[in-house]
Amino acid sequence: MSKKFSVLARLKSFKFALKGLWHVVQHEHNFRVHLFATLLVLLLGFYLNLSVFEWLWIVAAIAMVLVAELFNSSIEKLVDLVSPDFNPKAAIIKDIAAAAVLITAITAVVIGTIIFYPYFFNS
Ligand SMILES: Nc1ncnc2c1ncn2[C@@H]1O[C@H](COP(=O)(O)OP(=O)(O)OP(=O)(O)O)[C@@H](O)[C@H]1O
Repeated sequence: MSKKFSVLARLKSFKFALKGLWHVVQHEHNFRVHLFATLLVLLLGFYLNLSVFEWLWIVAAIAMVLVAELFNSSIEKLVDLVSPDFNPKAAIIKDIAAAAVLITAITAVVIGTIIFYPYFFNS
């Protein structure tokens, strides 16, 4: 039987999610780099007064990279738990997760270039 809905339990889930986020902020250097890049992009966006449409793309790109980084960190932790010793399968699992982050980061750079380029190089 399914459990009864509880607002308190939902709030607890939210607290756990924030705890996970804070852990990654504290311990994952790559995540901090992405957060710093996010801050710069947001500041530039406000400075250039982007349109709503442009903001939608920027926000989606930022979320895509941060979410990929969170999944990557989570997969790394899981691999370290189940395979603390060297294992070629562990290596490829981590490499694939890292590749996912790379793809999202490249896509975000492309989106950012398409949006910001005209503000700097079109007359
Ligand atoms: N248990 C393991 N067995 C085999 N290879 C591993 C293992 N753990 C990590 N590696 C290899 O080392 C790479 C980096 O692993 P690590 O867990 O340090 O990732 P990382 O956290 O991305 O590094 P960073 O600390 O810079 O974020 C992996 O992509 C993988 O190729």
